Amino acid sequence: MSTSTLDHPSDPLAVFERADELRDAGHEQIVFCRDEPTGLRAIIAIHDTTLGPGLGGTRFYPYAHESLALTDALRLSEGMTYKAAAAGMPLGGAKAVIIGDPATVRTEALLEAYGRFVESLGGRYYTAADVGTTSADLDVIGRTSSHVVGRTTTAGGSGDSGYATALGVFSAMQAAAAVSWGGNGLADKVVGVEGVGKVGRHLVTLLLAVGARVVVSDPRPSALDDLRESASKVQRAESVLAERLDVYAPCALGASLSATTVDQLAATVVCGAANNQLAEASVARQLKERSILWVPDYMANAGGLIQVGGELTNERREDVLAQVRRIEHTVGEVIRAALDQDVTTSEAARGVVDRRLAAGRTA
Ligand SMILES: NC(=O)c1ccc[n+]([C@@H]2O[C@H](COP(=O)([O-])OP(=O)(O)OC[C@H]3O[C@@H](n4cnc5c(N)ncnc54)[C@H](O)[C@@H]3O)[C@@H](O)[C@H]2O)c1
Repeated sequence: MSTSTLDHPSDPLAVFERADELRDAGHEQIVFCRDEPTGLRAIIAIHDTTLGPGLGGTRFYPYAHESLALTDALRLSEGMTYKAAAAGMPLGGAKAVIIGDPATVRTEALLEAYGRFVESLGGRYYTAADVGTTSADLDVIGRTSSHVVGRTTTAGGSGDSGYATALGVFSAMQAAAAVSWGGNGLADKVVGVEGVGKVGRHLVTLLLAVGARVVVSDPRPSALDDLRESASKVQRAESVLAERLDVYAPCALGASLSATTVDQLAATVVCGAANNQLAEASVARQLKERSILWVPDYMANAGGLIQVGGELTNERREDVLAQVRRIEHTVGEVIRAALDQDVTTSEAARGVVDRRLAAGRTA
């Protein structure tokens, strides 16, 4: 008899073997969603709703197996709790993943079925866009759920959050630059932007406007075309990580900061949009030991959350962008706390988050 579906790791989910991990992650609720007619398989992870309803995007991704999808949902939803708390938003942390390649399995029926699961949570979870989903997908999900933000502006949403996220990263980078180089900030500094997609391309424009020298890398053949008039003003590299930089801005996928890459990194500041930039938590200490100032990802990239969260309270666009710019102040405080207390920026940021969550629990 074959035991391939019983023995970990060949068991694709092995959820009982992961019971300790699930308990340690401290999630409030994990929902496994399956809809046979449409082939939907999704996981919604609600991490913490102390400060408000859980809000986080839906990632649509061809995970090699379901266990990886669960790991992603757990990590990303926990990160959303920290992001909302650090940004001072009245929101909790949650995230969802749909398993499959959106290019081949995305149908309107599947998205509508997913929306019914979101709706069944009664507002404990609000969804938004993430890797593999767009505002147009959210319009479809919005047919079966009212707990959707980030729909197209035509459908009444605030649309793509790439610019707000880039403005937040830029504001965070200015705070780090002020500490590192004083008055002139980012002028004449070499900034390596890894990934010029929906966020990176706006970040490039903001950087060029303050006189930074920008190097970009992106394996996508049309990436430079997307930069439009900025394209002629940037230098292209195979990998910005291998360049001599003042600032490294990871704006592609997570986990680009590992023991190996940090060992070789030639930069004074790291500040970018990618979620979960540290391959392991210990890398935060390694960055500090190498005197590289790392802006915690969930602080730098909160602009998108501020935009879509603002839909729930009907914020005006200018007020949303003003709040995004305040990331500069929050990040500056965390950097100064880290320096004063001789701790990593990761530890200093966690201090802010833990204090806000503790205050929420006693309120
Ligand atoms: N869009 C938002 O509002 C938002 C908010 C918070 C966090 N983020 C995070 O920021 C990152 C970028 O988001 P996005 O919306 O711009 O995504 P995107 O998919 O539009 O762009 C990512 C870009 O990175 C490129 N890329 C992939 N692998 C690369 C590599 N190894 N080196 C260089 N480039 C590479 C891709 O070709 C693509 O152009 C993601 O990690 C996302 O989770 C985005």
